Formats: sequence, C-alpha cells, structure tokens
Amino acid sequence: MITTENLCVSYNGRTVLRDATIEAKPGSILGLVGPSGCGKSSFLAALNRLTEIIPGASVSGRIQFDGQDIDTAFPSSVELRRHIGMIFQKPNPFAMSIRRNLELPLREHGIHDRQHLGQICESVLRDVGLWDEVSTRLDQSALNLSGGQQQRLCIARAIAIKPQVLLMDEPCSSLDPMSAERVEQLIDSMRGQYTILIVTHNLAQARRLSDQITIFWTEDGVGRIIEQGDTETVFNETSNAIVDSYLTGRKG
Ligand SMILES: Nc1ncnc2c1ncn2[C@@H]1O[C@H](COP(=O)(O)OP(=O)(O)OP(=O)(O)O)[C@@H](O)[C@H]1O
Repeated sequence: MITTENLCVSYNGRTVLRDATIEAKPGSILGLVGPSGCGKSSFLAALNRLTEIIPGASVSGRIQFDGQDIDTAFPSSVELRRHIGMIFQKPNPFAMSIRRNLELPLREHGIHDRQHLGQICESVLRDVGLWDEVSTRLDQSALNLSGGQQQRLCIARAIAIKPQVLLMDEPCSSLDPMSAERVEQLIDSMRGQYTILIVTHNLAQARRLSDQITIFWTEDGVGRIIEQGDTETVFNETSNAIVDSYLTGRKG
C-alpha cells in the first residue's frame, strides 16, 4: 500500500502542488488525471524521489509505503526504486542490447549468475509479450525496436526487479494507436500483481484502466486534488461541477 498525506511540491520556492493526499490500494490501478500543469508528474516524481535530482525542487508532507515513511523504509534511492519503479512517457531504453537493458538493473541488485539472469530476462519478456518478437535478437540494440516495443521493454526492465509499485507517467501517449493499445492491454493484465499509479490525459483510457481515480486541478497557479474515488462512481455520480465539466470534456 502506498499513501501520501499533504504532499506538497515546489520549484525554486513556488508551490505547484499542495496537500495531495491519496491512498493506492495494493494490486489496484489508480488513475491520476487533470489538465496540463496541475502537478501530476511532480506528484509521481516525488513518490520515486526523482525530485531529489531536479534542481530547485523540494517536497514536504508524508509518503508511506506499507505504513512506514519511505525515507525510513528506504534510506537509499536505489532500494526505494527496487520497490517503486517508474515508466516514462517517452520510452527510455539504454543505448545497449535488449539483454543488457534487462540485466543491468538485475546486476545492480546483486544477481550475477548467467543462467538466472537468462531465466529472468525470458520470463519478463514473456510477461510483456515481447519474447516471440525479440528472442532471436537479444544482443541487438534496444534502440532498433519500435516505440511500442521499446516501451514494453522498459516495462519489462522495471518489473525484472520485482517492484510492488509502478508509477507510469503517460506511458502510451508517445505511441502510435496500435502500440498504445498493446501497452494499455499489458497494463490492464498487470492488475492484481502490482500497485499501479498511472498519469494519463486520455480520460477514456483512465476510465477503462483504473479502479480508483484522482482528479487534479489548478487553482491560483497551484495544483491540488479536487476529487477521488472509485472510477465508475466518480464518472457517473460526481457532485463537483468542475469535475463533471472536465470528465464530460466541457472543461480542461
Ligand atoms: N523542473 C521544474 N522546474 C520548475 N518548474 C517546474 C518543473 N517541472 C514542472 N514545473 C512546473 O510545475 C507545474 C506542474 O508541472 P507538472 O509537470 O507536474 O504538471 P502535470 O500536471 O504533470 O502537467 P502535464 O500534464 O502537462 O505533464 C507547472 O507549472 C510546471 O511548469
């Protein structure tokens, strides 16, 4: 379970997200939506401590993982990212072979046995539906794969080290429609195995994929959460006029 309490993110002293409190249930998919600039990516970055390497960024509030503050549970960012992985909008495979892309994080986490590495590579490539497409060219550059294949490789790389949580920042939005559909199906198939927090601008996708939804909004230049709950309940029964306008495409 991952929770936040009054999470705030600022850049150079300017608050861009205020008091974000969420609860992502184990094994569920939580959709994070809202207009551009309301702090969704900053929120995800804080959960994975990427804000530490963004110049001028600062975070306050509480982030807990299984009831423990993440700073206590995972003093090192490497350990944190073993439990909380991240997938970005633009696929970012390393400029090396498909095999090395998968082996690198495994080696970083202490797995060096060649046979074991090989087994994990095959298993995660099967999990993301890539094995049949790449099994004969594992030693070729990952950069030769299509965008959709690269994104599935990045998901394979993230799950190779068995995280419990996956943060996804618009994972389909740079892909062509067919590849995006394929990646969406993959994410859907991961329900129950991982706790997934996914930022998407595609409201139909958020509705299809997410069990719960959190809606961010900007007021006076500061992002905050204005609605959250079970996805279908929020879509069908929200009493918040702004949320209703946003979800029906009349605003945002
Ligand atoms: N590195 C940074 N330095 C300064 N300001 C930043 C930085 N990153 C984001 N911001 C600002 O923080 C605010 C929130 O941005 P963020 O990217 O988190 O929003 P978002 O909801 O994810 O937007 P989008 O949907 O367009 O990706 C914006 O005003 C943005 O300009």
